[in-house]
Amino acid sequence: MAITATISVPITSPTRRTLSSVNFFLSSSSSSRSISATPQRSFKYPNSRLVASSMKTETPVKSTTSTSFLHQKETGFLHFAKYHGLGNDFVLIDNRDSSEPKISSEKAVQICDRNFGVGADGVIFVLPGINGTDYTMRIFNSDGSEPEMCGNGVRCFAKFVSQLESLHGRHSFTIHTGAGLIVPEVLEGGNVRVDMGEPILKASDVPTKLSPNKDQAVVKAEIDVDGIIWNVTCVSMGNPHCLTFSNKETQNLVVDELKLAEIGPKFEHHEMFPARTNTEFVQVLSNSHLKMRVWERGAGATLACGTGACATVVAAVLEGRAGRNCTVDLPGGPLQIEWKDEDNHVYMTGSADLVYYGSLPL
Ligand SMILES: N[C@@H](CCC[C@H](N)C(=O)O)C(=O)O
Repeated sequence: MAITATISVPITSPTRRTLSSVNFFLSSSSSSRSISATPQRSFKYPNSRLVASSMKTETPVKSTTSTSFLHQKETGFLHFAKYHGLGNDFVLIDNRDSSEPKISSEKAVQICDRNFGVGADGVIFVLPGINGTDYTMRIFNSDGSEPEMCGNGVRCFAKFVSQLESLHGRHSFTIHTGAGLIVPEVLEGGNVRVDMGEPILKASDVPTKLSPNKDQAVVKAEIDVDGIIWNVTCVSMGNPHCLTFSNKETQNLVVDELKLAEIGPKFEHHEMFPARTNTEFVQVLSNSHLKMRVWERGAGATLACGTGACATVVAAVLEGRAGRNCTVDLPGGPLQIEWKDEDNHVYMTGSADLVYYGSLPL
């Protein structure tokens, strides 16, 4: 199905401007061009993941800068912002006026199509908060399935909300997700630090059918994937992750050598993962430096995965391969991940950037 889009591209400045119906422009220059570019829900909200915010918040500064594009209400169009977190890209929709997503999962699949749509790894909705939170986040993967959480997506969500609410300086808010309460903090300079809550290790909650150890966790367990025995650790950050550092043939994976598109889907749909799984292939560079490639449930090979990077550090600690504070290099760039001993929470810090604003006919 054809989708016509109107987009507005900020290059060096996030200044918003109103668009005409067919033109988009580069906000850092006077150039102007026209373009024409031609989803199941089954999660619960485990209370165990409701976390208390421990973050200090400075009073955010409200800007008087025009946000006219973001506040466009022209009917018949879906106004959106395209963001990415290290190349993991999303269409963000201001859905604060309704508790149901403005578009269906089927429409999200069309929008995510990289040839016939906008092109994205997922569509994210900023909904009114529930259970006392400031906002609710929901997301459709590019295949239309609805995951519980998205780490890169929540950083993009935080930056988008900052723009919608014209907030500047250091600030923080609370977000209700399918993985419980998530607390991002936008830092001076624009990076976002997120309290991702506690990892879930109990096998039946990940969920995985692999045999757990005496602590109910799956750590360095063996799994046969298409005739190769892999050693895996399973972690949920609200969504399921299977982490591997080695297989019977290779004790330390060299992740650039992997045929991700061949092996990724075999993990994703393996019978040991009843809710499918995200899979992270990890190479240890040092005690505080890991390199990871990901095959995402519902989205395939992506350039980065925030929940995956968090799960990677948890698995590395559980397997005794790295310390609790690591840089995780992803194809799209690095994330700083800390699994804190004090509160058992995982903290993720990284970038999130606006690419452009756009409008689609509904
Ligand atoms: N890219 C995301 C994870 C998105 C959800 C995932 N595909 C799933 O189905 O669990 C991240 O940055 O965490």
